[in-house]
Amino acid sequence: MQQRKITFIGAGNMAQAIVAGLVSSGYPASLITVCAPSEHHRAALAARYGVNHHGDNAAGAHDADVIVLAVKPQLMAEVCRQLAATVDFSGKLVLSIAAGVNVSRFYALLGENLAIVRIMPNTPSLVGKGLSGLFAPSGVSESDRAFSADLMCAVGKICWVEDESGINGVIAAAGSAPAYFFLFMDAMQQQAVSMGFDEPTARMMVLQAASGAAALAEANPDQPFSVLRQNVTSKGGTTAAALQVFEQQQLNHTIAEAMQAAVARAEEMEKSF
Ligand SMILES: NC(=O)C1=CN([C@@H]2O[C@H](COP(=O)(O)OP(=O)(O)OC[C@H]3O[C@@H](n4cnc5c(N)ncnc54)[C@H](O)[C@@H]3O)[C@@H](O)[C@H]2O)C=CC1
Ligand SMILES: O=C(O)[C@@H]1CCC=N1
Repeated sequence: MQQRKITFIGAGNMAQAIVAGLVSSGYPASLITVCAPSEHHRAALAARYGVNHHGDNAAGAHDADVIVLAVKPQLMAEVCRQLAATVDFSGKLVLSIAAGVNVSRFYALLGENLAIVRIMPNTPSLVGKGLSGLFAPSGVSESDRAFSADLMCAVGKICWVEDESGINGVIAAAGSAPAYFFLFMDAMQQQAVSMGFDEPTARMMVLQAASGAAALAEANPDQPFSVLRQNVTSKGGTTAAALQVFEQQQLNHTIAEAMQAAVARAEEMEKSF
């Protein structure tokens, strides 16, 4: 992978996940800078991963080759305006990981000739198990595309989307998705505790079932999830009884509605931020 100076603007959950994955995959920490107003946030990251840190975004971004915009969407316009006032973006690659902020918005904020790639990662990047969707507008060079892909491959798997709207699909299917699984796992743990297990045992059972199911699916790439599900489901047995409840409660419909709500919110954010 090309080695470029990378500056993260924002030092929160997602910046940390990417920095952690990068450093543990061997990317030189000395080439990474994190910027955030909170001394506590950025110093914690610097101490943990050996990266540089700065309280002033523009100063931190000044000599960067790559600027990763990792602040909340509602702060993005203000942060970009401040950067644009002093930083020359020509020759720099900008990567935005924000939900709901379009490339056209970045052109308006940072200049029409901007080299920008939108990336939608997720928090499992922290442990090298991320999934990132990437979108590059037509003017972005092969070298910048390759760098963006390599960067996110360092923390998980990637997929490119042809149209920018595809990023919102990635949000629904992967960016927000760890939270869906945690919701499910939390509910299962609570029920296992209600059935008499102590919390650590309940957590271990749920976690092992979840990671075991994911590992089984990974080990059998040709088997649809529905077949793997059938393999657990004895006719007239316990799994069938449980699945019948999910079906009666129209779980599939609920999941579809939830994912559509994530897309709708991203579209709404595109109009607001
Ligand atoms: N958390 C997630 O699972 C995912 C988040 N994202 C996107 O990543 C972005 C960041 O989200 P999180 O890391 O979850 O948020 P967060 O709240 O954990 O982190 C935001 C960071 O921005 C910093 N910050 C605040 N004002 C700033 C300023 N003026 N200049 C520089 N830094 C400033 C904060 O100190 C904090 O370190 C968002 O745009 C979100 O849409 C994308 C995919 C997944
Ligand atoms: O909840 C959010 O808006 C961000 C984007 C995907 C995951 N977290």
